[in-house]
Amino acid sequence: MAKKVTFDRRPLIAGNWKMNLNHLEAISLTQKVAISLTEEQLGLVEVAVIPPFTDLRSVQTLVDGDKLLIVYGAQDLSPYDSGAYTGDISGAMLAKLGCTYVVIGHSERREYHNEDDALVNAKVKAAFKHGLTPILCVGEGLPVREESQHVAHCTTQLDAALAKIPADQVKDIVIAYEPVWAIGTGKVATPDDAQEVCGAIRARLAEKYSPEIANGIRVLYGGSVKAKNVAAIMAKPDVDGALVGGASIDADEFATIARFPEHATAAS
Ligand SMILES: O=C(CO)COP(=O)(O)O
Repeated sequence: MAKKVTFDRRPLIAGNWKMNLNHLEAISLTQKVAISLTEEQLGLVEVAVIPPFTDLRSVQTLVDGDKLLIVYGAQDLSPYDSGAYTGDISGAMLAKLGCTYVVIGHSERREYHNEDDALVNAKVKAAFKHGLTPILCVGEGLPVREESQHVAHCTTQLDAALAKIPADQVKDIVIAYEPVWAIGTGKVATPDDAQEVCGAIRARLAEKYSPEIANGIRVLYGGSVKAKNVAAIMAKPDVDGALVGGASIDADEFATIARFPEHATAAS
């Protein structure tokens, strides 16, 4: 029998599909992932899919109709509540669609849409206002890492994103450390690299808020996470899950990632 695995915080494995899969493909993938995982596995590890906006209604109908034990979220939101913002989607709309999570400050939004720290902060506020849990992304590019400034870079992004966010909101946030050089490149950070920054993020949260609050917040790693490397990264004390890109649009691979506690017990 498998050994019982326990965690300080319930791990979160979230699949960021990015700009992939139409609503029919979304139904098929979500169904496949959900039926590949047992109730026990989904009790231990929280599993989320983060599809494009156009898929959310279909995913909601499926998850509600079949009472699936997985949750879902969006990849971005507007800092505004409603109005003349062509092309934008509000937190209220996402909440109405049953979203649990919303990714904020992903490096692809920072890079391709010029999102700065002030906008990221406004989006974090909008998410909390509408009852959504932000998955706040921070991470350094290669030049910053080469100058060994990665910890300072990430904690500075964290400080800016959390400006004027009170403790009773921040306690529910999820932070994702995603080194830009590891995203979609196959160059995964080592488990020690992930631990260094995830640990520094938790320490910074403890300083800004309190050790109790910091200990309750989940800090994920993202960047070329696959079934073959997830268990080693998850074995680190300050890594509480993974934000998975490319591997999340392959149902078998993603479900195998979500079963990482069993890889660990199998290896021990
Ligand atoms: O950006 C990511 C998740 O948000 C990571 O993407 P990859 O897993 O494809 O490297």
